[in-house]
Amino acid sequence: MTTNALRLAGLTKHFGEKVAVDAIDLTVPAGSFFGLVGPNGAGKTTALSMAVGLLRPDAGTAQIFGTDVWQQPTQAKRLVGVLPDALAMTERLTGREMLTYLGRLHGLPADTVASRVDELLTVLDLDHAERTLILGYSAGMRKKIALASALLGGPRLLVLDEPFEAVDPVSALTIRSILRRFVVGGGSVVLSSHVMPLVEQLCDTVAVMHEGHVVAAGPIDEVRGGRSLDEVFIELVGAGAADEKELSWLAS
Ligand SMILES: Nc1ncnc2c1ncn2[C@@H]1O[C@H](COP(=O)(O)OP(=O)(O)OP(=O)(O)O)[C@@H](O)[C@H]1O
Repeated sequence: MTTNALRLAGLTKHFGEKVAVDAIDLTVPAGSFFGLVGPNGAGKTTALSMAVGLLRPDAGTAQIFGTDVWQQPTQAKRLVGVLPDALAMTERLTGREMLTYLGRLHGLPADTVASRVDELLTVLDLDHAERTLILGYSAGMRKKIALASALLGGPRLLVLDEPFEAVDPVSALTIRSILRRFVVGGGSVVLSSHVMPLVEQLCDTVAVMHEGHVVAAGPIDEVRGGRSLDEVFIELVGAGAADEKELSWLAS
């Protein structure tokens, strides 16, 4: 019986000359709330997409609860709910119709699907948009319906690429509490985010990616070493504030 929700070993992806993800190893123990952070272009989305079977790696392996994502995709995908970066959605269905369709694809009984969909739409405050096609959803509503899709099948692991992006503060609070409850109930979460205070609030374990590498990983208190995650992040990725001389034309 494995105790790792997710295990990446030597995972690599090139896009032409660019090495987007360079042989990364990452272990997410079962029951973790795991945060993946890194600057724009660090390789987070590419790594998470390979980890859940959305993007084929050039090398390396990804296992979900010990099941190889690329050797046994059907079994592995049953265990995971995914919120991808860019999700192609059935634009001409309402949220309820899309979730119902996905629920049936999961093989769930019709009455289970109906009650889960009802609950998800209410909890995520999408029930007021019953007649709106996904085509007419705002960015935040799209994020929430995508999250509902990830939760619908009752996964053991949630992999969420920037779940709070474009989401209003009230919905963000709801999502935080859903995710916390999920972890308390024995689930595991991996999320990527640029919002450091949120990662500090939610996550017990973090990894920092930079230029396709994992430059730090472990329990959040160890990675922070008594400082804020923001400070450690800036030190690790070497980001600098704009020089006073730069953009001198702006507001001059
Ligand atoms: N389909 C693609 N074709 C070519 N290059 C790509 C493709 N997808 C990603 N890349 C490149 O791979 C690198 C990693 O991108 P990725 O989207 O994984 O970064 P990220 O850490 O998720 O960034 P962000 O925080 O901005 O979302 C970047 O240099 C990006 O330009």
